[in-house]
Amino acid sequence: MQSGRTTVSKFLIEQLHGTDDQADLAALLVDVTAAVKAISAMTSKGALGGFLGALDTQNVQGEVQKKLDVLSNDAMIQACEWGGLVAGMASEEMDDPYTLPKEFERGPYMLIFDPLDGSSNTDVNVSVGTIFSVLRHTKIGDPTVADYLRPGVEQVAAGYAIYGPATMLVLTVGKGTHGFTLDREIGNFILTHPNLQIPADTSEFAINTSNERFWEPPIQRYVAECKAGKTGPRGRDFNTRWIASMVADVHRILMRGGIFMYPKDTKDPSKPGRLRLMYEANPIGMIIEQAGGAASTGRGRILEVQPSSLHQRVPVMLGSKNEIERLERYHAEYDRGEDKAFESPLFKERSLYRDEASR
Ligand SMILES: O=P(O)(O)OC[C@H]1O[C@](O)(COP(=O)(O)O)[C@@H](O)[C@@H]1O
Ligand SMILES: [Mg+2]
Ligand SMILES: [Mg+2]
Repeated sequence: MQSGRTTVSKFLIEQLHGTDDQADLAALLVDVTAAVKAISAMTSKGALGGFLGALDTQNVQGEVQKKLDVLSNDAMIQACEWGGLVAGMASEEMDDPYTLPKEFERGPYMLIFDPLDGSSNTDVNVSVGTIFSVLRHTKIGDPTVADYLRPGVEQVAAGYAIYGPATMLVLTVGKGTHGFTLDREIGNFILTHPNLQIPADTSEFAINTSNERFWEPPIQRYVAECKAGKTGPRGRDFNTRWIASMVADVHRILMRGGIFMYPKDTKDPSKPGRLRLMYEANPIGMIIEQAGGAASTGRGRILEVQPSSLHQRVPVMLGSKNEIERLERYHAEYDRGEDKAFESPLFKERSLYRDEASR
């Protein structure tokens, strides 16, 4: 290895030195990197690997599983089940938590993951990722579903991998957010982006605007004001991006600021949002907060939501702090009946909420 380069394992040992988690947590995260390298190898082969396309199966949320969803799930389990570091694992792709085979030693952590985030993008060769969250398991015996239902503030580590032009790993053990790049020639992650910081202000937002008519008024107000640009109440132009891989949208925000929103909507009233709390919103929320950003449901901090089920969904707004605070203020004003935005000429005269066809 070239001198002066910090590998992820060396970095973790240094960060965790003197803590209760010293050796075990670093070892578990190194196991996660082994899975990430395997998933990176599969995704980068594209059509040549024979891994693209859908299966006949659905996951617990009724979503059609891609071959790569299942293979990535298997890669995470195989890399992390035998090392004596986890007590159990839970994933987007498994209805119930995974119980380790009898012969494997149980460890002090529970690992929860979205093995392939944005998997609809695999067939079109757009960046996807893996998201993971680590909680402590303090009880005797294999964890039950109830044991997994811990709020995000209790995470001891969280992170994601992004499979883009370069494969990167971004993680936190509660001491800042740090980025590593996979050096394929040596097969190791090297620290390339220490102490990532999200600027507090931004003029870039990410949201799936096809859902606009289903949003709550505070989100409609925020987006309409951004779209009005220089001529609206914000007095400056905004830019939009939507990759449809949360990991890729979040990665951009960590690199240059911005906000990401997947609010609750009325499209399917049975779902309080699109994204899942335990393996999407919580780990990404911790990463964002550790980089100086904010992560909110619009009505409170994501990391303080008490989970009620493993695959629970939650509204998500995260990124540059001042914009997230503004969104929380718009929600509070709306909930108190004080939101006068809809009486403003911006909405009455310009009808920013109406689609083109109805004008
Ligand atoms: O289909 P939409 O509305 O663009 O949703 C995209 C969102 O869904 C997700 O793909 C959900 O992740 P999965 O692929 O793990 O189900 C997010 O990554 C992304 O932000
Ligand atoms: Mg996902
Ligand atoms: Mg997924």
